Amino acid sequence: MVKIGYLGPRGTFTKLAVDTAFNGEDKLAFNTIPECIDAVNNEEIEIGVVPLENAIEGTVQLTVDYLVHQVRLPIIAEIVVPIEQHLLVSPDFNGSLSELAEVHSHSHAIAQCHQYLHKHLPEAAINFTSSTGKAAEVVSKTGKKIAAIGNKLAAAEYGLKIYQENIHDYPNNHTRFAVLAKQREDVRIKHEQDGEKTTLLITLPSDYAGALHQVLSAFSWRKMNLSKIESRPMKTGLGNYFFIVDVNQPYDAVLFPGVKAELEALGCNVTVLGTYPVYQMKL
Ligand SMILES: O=C(O)C(=O)Cc1ccccc1
Repeated sequence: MVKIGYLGPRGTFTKLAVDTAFNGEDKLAFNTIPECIDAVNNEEIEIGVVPLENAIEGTVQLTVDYLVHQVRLPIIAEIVVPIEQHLLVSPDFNGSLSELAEVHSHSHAIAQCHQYLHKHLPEAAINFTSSTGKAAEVVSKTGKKIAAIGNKLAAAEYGLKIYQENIHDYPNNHTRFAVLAKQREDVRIKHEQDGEKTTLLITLPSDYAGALHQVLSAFSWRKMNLSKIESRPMKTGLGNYFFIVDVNQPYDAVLFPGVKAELEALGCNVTVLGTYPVYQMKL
């Protein structure tokens, strides 16, 4: 049976994404995103699912940086999941909000609820955990006057009470999850796909006037639509960046080699991080 790893433990959003996209397979929780990616690379598991980008907080830098700088694994599919953040407390907590001394959660979940925390829990200490599921586990184990931010699955898995529903600051909150695998055939998602994308990694030769404009024009005159462009530090010094570009179409044997050749003539380096179907999930 195909083994699927995810950012765990129980009750994470990544587990929700895995449960909606896959059925029946052997599902294994990992404590961190790098551990999950390493397990695919070491072939302990066939598939790894990790968070990539959130509609409110943006890119999950740990995932992108680990994939770019440490372990290059292809993105085989993208799963988009609606995200609802709830304030979870131990079942015997009946106090008021002001009695909650600590709020635990993943940095992305905290960021999605900044305004709520600022307004309603200004005195609470923020504790960052490796995932929202981990935060729910902490609350269930200590049972003190502390809260976690997480989903309904976490509330059910750890026997917590939902003190306040939907505390994320903006509606229409979604997260994109990357499905990583060495063998495309191992990934079988039984849903209708909603389009296809190709993610490219582009490094510029040096900083000169109009460099990025020249890069973008290679896509523009071919009428290739980009859905995202983001710069990230090369980690070699201030001012050195690479670009991650999402193109709204699958890799093909004409347009993409054309872009690559044109950009290489400018001195750029172009790598395909993945070409993959997108699945929009409803929970
Ligand atoms: O911590 C989790 O539950 C995750 O899966 C990462 C995450 C955190 C916040 C929103 C979406 C995904």
